[in-house]
Formats: sequence, C-alpha cells, structure tokens
Amino acid sequence: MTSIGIFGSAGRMGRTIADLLAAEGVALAGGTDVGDDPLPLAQIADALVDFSIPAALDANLAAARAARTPIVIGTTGLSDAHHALIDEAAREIAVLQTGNTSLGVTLLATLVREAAARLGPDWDIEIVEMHHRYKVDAPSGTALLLGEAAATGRGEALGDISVIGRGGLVGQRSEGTIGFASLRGGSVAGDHQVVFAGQGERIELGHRAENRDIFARGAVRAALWLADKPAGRYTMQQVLGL
Ligand SMILES: NC(=O)C1=CN([C@@H]2O[C@H](COP(=O)(O)OP(=O)(O)OC[C@H]3O[C@@H](n4cnc5c(N)ncnc54)[C@H](OP(=O)(O)O)[C@@H]3O)[C@@H](O)[C@H]2O)C=CC1
Ligand SMILES: O=C(O)C1=N[C@H](C(=O)O)C[C@H](O)C1
Repeated sequence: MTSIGIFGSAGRMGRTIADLLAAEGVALAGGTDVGDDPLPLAQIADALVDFSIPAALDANLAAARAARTPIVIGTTGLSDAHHALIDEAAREIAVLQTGNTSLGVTLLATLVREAAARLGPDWDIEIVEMHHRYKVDAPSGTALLLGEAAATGRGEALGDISVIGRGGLVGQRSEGTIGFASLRGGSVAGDHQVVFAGQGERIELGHRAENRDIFARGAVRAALWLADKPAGRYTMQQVLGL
C-alpha cells in the first residue's frame, strides 16, 4: 500500500490530511514539524505532502530529492527562488506544486484562463480573496494561481501586470493590469473571486471553500497519483484529468 508522509503534520492542513488518511485507510508514513529532520520521513514514505512554511521548503525538497521520493507542495508564499528550486528538483523527482489542491479551484483556473483569453485587455481583472485571521501570506497562493491563469489567457507574464493592493493617491487604473485585494478575518477557509469588469457589465467567477477537507482530498489524490510518476513538474489539472 502507498504510504504518505506529511511535512507540517501538526498544522491545520497536516492534521486534516492525517484525519483523511485514517478515514480512507491510506497508510500514513509519519510527519515532521518544527525542528525535525525531514530526511528519515522522506526515506520511508512513498510520496510526501508539504503544508508547512516557505522557510522549510529548501530542506524538505532536499530530503525528497535525496530519497528520490515524489512530493506535493501545497505551502504558499513561495518566492521566485523557491520556484527555481522546485524546477531544479523536478529534473530528478516527480513534483507537483499548487496554491490550491481542490477540484473546484483547479477547474476555476481553466475557466478564468478561457475568459481572459476571450475578453481582451479592455475588461479589467481584479482578484479578491478572503481567509481566516491566522493566514500569514498575501495575496493567497490561490489568488496568484488564478492571476497566472488570467495572465496566461492574455498571453502576458503575471509579474509584468500585477498590482498588489492599493492605498493613497494611486492614480487611475492602468489598462491590462490584474489587481489583487486580500481580506483577513474569522475562520474563513478560503474565498476567491475573479472579477472581469467591462463597460456596463461584470462577470464574476468564484469559489468558496467551506472547509479544509477539499484541500486534503486533492492533496492525497495528487500524492497517490504522483507516487509512481517519473521526474517532472506536474499540475493538478493532470491529476484530475481536467
Ligand atoms: N495548496 C493548498 O491547497 C493549500 C495550501 N495551504 C498552505 O499550506 C500551508 C500551511 O497551512 P496551515 O496548515 O493552515 O498552516 P499552519 O500554520 O496551521 O501549519 C503549518 C505547520 O508547519 C509547521 N512547521 C514550521 N516549520 C516547519 C518545518 N521546518 N518542518 C515541518 N513543519 C514545520 C508549523 O509549526 P509551528 O506552528 O510550530 O511553527 C505548523 O504546524 C500554508 O502555506 C497555507 O497557505 C493551506 C491550505 C490549502
Ligand atoms: O492558508 C490557507 O488556509 C489557504 N491557503 C491556500 C492559499 O494561499 O490560497 C489555499 C486555501 O485558500 C487556504
């Protein structure tokens, strides 16, 4: 039976994934938390999931590479340097990195890309997200993923056209930009809305996570799918066949 190891096992997502594994009868290889060496777990697990913190990614990825164990990276707040490391690791092991493992957001990203491609740059795109008060990164990984999808639909690189937050006398909106707004409060598991604002009309494509089970289900499905895959960087679209 395929066994799964959890980096960040004591966290909200780590605990939700462990509960799901127990409920589904999938083997848990073990977990790591702050101060643990990730290598022993990487050596015994058939696949790994990482829902920890960006500062842990370097060591977690190095352990996965050393043990040649596939890894699903769900941690958000990653930098360009982290993404370069992930690309490098994907030359040796199977890696899937995503800001959102849910079926709903994976499909939403495809719809957003399509809408952005068809509507053209005179339709302004704004992405609004809301999360619980404990979330430490902004914009959320999902908001950035949806922004990437919209930018790709327009044939642009997100980094060239994103506007993250506004305040003060910022001037009029520049055509073709993608704006991000982040709200934090309470226990919200994750709400995302992509607004396409045209002249006299708006299209809003959104997703609301009612709990963390949806992320856990996607992460476990991705890990089981990845377990026997050769080296490469894979996507949730591939896992879910979307
Ligand atoms: N891709 C997706 O679908 C989803 C992604 N996420 C992302 O997953 C991450 C975790 O979220 P969440 O569970 O809510 O956050 P938590 O803060 O609840 O969990 C993170 C856990 O990682 C632990 N940790 C810190 N350093 C290390 C380390 N070196 N090795 C292993 N574990 C470590 C933390 O310990 P301590 O608290 O003691 O520091 C904490 O228990 C976030 O980046 C979040 O945005 C969340 C939901 C879905
Ligand atoms: O921190 C969270 O909770 C979540 N993080 C991910 C993100 O940054 O988008 C996914 C989900 O929205 C919950």
